[in-house]
Amino acid sequence: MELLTILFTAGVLLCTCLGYLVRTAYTHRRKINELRKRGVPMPKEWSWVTGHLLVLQKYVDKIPPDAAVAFAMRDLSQEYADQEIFLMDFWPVYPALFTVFGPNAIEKICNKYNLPKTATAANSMQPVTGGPSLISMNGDEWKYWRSLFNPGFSTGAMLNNVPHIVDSVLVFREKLIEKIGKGMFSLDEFTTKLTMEVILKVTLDDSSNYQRAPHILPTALGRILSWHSFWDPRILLNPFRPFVQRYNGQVIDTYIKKELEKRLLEIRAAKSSTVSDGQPKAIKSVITLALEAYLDEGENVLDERFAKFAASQIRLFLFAGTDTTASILVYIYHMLAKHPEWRTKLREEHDEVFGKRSIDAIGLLRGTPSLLNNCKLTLAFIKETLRLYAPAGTMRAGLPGVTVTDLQGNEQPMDYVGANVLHQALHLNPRVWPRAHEFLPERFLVGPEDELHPDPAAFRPFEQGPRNCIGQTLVYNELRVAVILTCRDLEITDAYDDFDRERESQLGAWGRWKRTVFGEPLKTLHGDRAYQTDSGGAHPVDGYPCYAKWAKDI
Ligand code: HEM
Repeated sequence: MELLTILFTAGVLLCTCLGYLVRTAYTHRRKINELRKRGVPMPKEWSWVTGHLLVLQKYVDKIPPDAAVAFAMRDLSQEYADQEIFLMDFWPVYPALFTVFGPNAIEKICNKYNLPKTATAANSMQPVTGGPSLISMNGDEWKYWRSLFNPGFSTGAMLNNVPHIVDSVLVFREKLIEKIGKGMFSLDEFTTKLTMEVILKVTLDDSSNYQRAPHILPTALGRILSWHSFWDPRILLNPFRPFVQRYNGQVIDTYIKKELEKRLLEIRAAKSSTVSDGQPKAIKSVITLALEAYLDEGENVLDERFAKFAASQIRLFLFAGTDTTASILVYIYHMLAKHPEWRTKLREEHDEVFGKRSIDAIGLLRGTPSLLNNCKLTLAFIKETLRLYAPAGTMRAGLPGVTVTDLQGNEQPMDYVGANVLHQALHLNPRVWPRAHEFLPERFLVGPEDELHPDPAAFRPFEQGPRNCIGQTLVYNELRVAVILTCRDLEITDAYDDFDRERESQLGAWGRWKRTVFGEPLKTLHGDRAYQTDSGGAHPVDGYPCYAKWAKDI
């Protein structure tokens, strides 16, 4: 009798869950079907059961298996060049979203309406940041934290940090020199360590020496990230994942809290000391400036809630600031190797601004960081690399009554669906970027009379509007310093051919069998072997194996 009751209860529960699932699925698909009937642009192979999931698969099959899915979306976008907007229904894997890749529509979403961040983005960032952070917050909460951190990332504060960046880039340079004649290495590993060392210094004033020695924060963050995915169910459903991530999150939070307490004591000591010790004013880290602003609100002690929220922001800075910048720096070397005529132009520019001897640039950059602004060709080169290899986009939620205009002038309703702003497609949109597939840094140097002159709304690697990237000045400074201190006398060339040969020779029986049955997997994305993957900030595939050598002409 008891067994019957248990079975009956379990059956009722199961039916309730199934009923709920079917009802939710039906309600969602019905709404998409209504939009479909109203003529909203979307792939016609939509299904009540799988939405558009199988549509994307067709495009995913045409790119290497580990390439970022955004490239499959970019290829699909070309079918909607007349609208520059189309709807994809990935539910239940992902919310249904408009993919948007026209500058005017994006301006409306990000600048005019500044639509809120999606709950999906907040949930997927939670394990990384440990709580709400700038990237996912909305409304007044976001405004408060953004204004607290803005001074720390201001142009002035970032120029003050150039000497720190120079120190870290010099270590990076030394490490490259050590690799000359020593065989293949992963450039991505080197750039990731560089950018982490910089962000630790700039945000926490932590002289970590991370390029040469392990450090507790990146180690714990790395463990969280190795158990993290934005979509992969094999990782998301692993029962150990929450425990590993929570433990490492606590390690990071404890460390940051101690740092906050130390900075608070330093600020108090500086405030109470009326006598100047004659020392030059110390460069203030992002967290010191944020703490000062917090104390200016009349606070006197480190409130637990403030400490917890501040730790989440710092965790975001470490995450957002490292991978993206590291990946772009790799692609800058990739472009330098592919475009020797530009490498020569950049070298000439650096000779002109800093003198012929590379070593002189070190002192000049430390003493007069604003000299960076005289390197116009270098900046144009970086911008063109960011256009072709943009590592991030943005996702926004829809709101009742909001519409977005497609290229034909039709208003597409955003009551129910949000938007995925696809930079990879926007930056190659041939309507707004003449000769879109070519690497032409001169686009960023010519005036409006030239057809290459870009529409300012079309270049958005850091997004635009109120929610633009807080770290972009830091990025431009860091990348410029790295190029200036390495490109005149060092050259990096990719080693994918040797890497592939080595991997081929190590292929076991299982690997060979898979090859025979399934064929050789694709190795290039539209001809580029160094394509971007979905890991972190779109890291280059296989870590960009490469060789370093002295430049020929020194
Ligand atoms: C090449 C490097 C980088 C690129 C391409 C990049 C790109 C972006 C993009 C596209 C956004 C908007 C994201 C969205 O709306 O969801 C963003 C936001 C953000 N980025 Fe970056 N980023 C880079 C480096 C950095 C660095 C070094 C930091 C430093 C700490 C940083 C911190 C942030 C933060 C905090 C936000 C959220 C801003 C807000 O909503 O108020 N990023 N970034």
